[in-house]
Amino acid sequence: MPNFLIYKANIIRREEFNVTGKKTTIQSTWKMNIRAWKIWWKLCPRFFFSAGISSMVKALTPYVTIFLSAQIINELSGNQDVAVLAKWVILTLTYTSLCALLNSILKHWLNYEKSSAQSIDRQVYMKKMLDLDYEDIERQPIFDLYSQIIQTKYWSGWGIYKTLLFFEELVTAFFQILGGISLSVSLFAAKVPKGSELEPINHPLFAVGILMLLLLIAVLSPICKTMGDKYMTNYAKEARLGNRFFYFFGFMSHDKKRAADLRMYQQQENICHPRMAECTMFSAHSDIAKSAMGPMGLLHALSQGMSVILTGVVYLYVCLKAWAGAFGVGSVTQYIGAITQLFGGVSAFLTTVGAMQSNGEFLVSCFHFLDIPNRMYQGSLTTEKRSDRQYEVEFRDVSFRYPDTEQWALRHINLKFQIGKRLAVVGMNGSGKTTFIKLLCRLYDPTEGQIFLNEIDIRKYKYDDYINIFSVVFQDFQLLSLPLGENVAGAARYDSELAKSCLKNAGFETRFQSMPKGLDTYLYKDLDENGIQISGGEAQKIAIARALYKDAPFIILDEPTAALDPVAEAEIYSKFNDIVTDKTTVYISHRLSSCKFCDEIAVFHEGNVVQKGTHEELISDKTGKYYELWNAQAQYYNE
Ligand SMILES: Nc1ncnc2c1ncn2[C@@H]1O[C@H](COP(=O)(O)OP(=O)(O)OP(=O)(O)O)[C@@H](O)[C@H]1O
Repeated sequence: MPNFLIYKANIIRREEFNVTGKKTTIQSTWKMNIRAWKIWWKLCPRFFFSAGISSMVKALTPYVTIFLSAQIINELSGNQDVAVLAKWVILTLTYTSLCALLNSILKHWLNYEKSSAQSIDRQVYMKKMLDLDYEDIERQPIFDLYSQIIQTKYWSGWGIYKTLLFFEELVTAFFQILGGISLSVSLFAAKVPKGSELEPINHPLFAVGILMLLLLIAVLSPICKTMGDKYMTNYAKEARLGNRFFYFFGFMSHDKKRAADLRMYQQQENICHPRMAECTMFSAHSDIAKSAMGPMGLLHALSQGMSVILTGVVYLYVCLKAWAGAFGVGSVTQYIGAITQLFGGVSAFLTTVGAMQSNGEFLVSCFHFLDIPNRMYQGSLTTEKRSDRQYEVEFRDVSFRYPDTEQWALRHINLKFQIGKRLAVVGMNGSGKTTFIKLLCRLYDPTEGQIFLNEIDIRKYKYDDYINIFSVVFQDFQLLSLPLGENVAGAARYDSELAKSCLKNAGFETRFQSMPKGLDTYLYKDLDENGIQISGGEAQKIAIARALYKDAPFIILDEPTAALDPVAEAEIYSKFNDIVTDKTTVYISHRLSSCKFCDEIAVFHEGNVVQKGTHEELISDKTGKYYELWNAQAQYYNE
């Protein structure tokens, strides 16, 4: 099987979790639209006023023009009274200019509200992402669902935002129908004079027949359009794969981090081009292109054709009545205009209802995502604010499995942190060290067992309160493309002196002195062309400074010196006591010699804590894991 197909198969298997494609009933579609409108009403109520007013004015404007034009023609073909004619002409001109002005003001207002709503739309998802439990962010089905929502939004505009456009379209159609009815009712009441050879068309059944015919055409046209659009909607699922594919391979060359690999391994030529060539999803031979040339194009053409037929029937009926003497020539303009608008409104209404039905599938995904519950228990206790930093944390028989996995990452961990002491966590790759830290910081809850803070289960504390007692430097920490000071403080306003002293303690002083703008220097160039590029080690020092600035009772450093040069590393160790002061410290490192100064060392192996003690105690056990690791490293350094 070609590689590309394997990739496709993987994605499709993941679609088991995909809710797109689930059939929605008319009732459930309306319920979802109403729910979406309620959300929008809370977020941007002004949109509804602007859409309501501008749609009404936009829909009714043509009718008044139709009515006024009819009066002018009637006068021209009738009495030809100059004063009356002048009155209608002036009224028409004044009305047309005022309407043009009003419509343009209202359109401007509506566009403004629409663009505000568009940015709010993004914020709704952003807020949900931030509110999700951490473990859910890492879950592939949830990531798939989210990326599908975003891609569909950009691919075809479907989703929650679309419901606002439906509201606008429905209001427009409603007033269009209302205006049409009021101007065309008299058409059906107007009688052909007795004795005319066309007198049979006065029969009420004839009017009913014409009405039915017009209604049928007005209904068929949107049905054809909706059926045609369905091809596009169905293709959205496949397009999701195509979009991911194009985004990944198409934008690889835009990624600065990949620039070196791309060149060294000629990835653009060897990987991107062949992959892109394999993907025919958006080419002229794609399914969507074929259906555009075939059934989709045919259905859209039929829909257009129906509109033409509708206009033809209207002309025929109105002209027949006028020819037989039922009304004057001015009324011909009025009736043709009004009826065409009226049934245009009916078609527009049904087209919108059809589009709402198609959008229903995507709303299911949107609400499915927005309704993901927070399963992590949120306690209500506040953590004591203790100046003596007497926070005692204990793991009691804690075991943990990552969501959707069978393998235990941690098993039966019993560990008590001694207040103000330094605990080193060592072990081979994959032994569970980072997982242990993630549980400590409550990014995950234990699958079994409990973690206690001052003898109370950590789940009973308010989440934000609890995580505030930790300063962490994760292995994969991220800095922001913002000024250095803001990065250290994690806030836009901060104590400059404290930020400088933290940078100094983290070994960043020499580099800091070479920065003319000091704390105001932007990191990286994403937001400021004068931003500085920093090395991996420099970034690590800034991340340590950030942890120090937070000044939490616990400081956790996951491989804190991995990217530091020997001088910087020695500098950090020499003043480690000054850096961590009386904080309880957890220190993860692969470099065992750097753990010697810790009060206790916990050795992790295959998810278990297999040894605990000081360096001297552990090294004296020649059968232990620590001795084995120490020797392996010492041997390596001695060679
Ligand atoms: N998000 C995750 N989902 C599923 N399994 C995971 C996840 N993160 C880690 N694991 C698995 O859990 C185990 C422990 O990983 P962990 O990252 O805690 O190890 P570690 O000791 O910190 O390793 P290293 O020294 O390489 O950083 C590993 O088998 C890893 O594959």
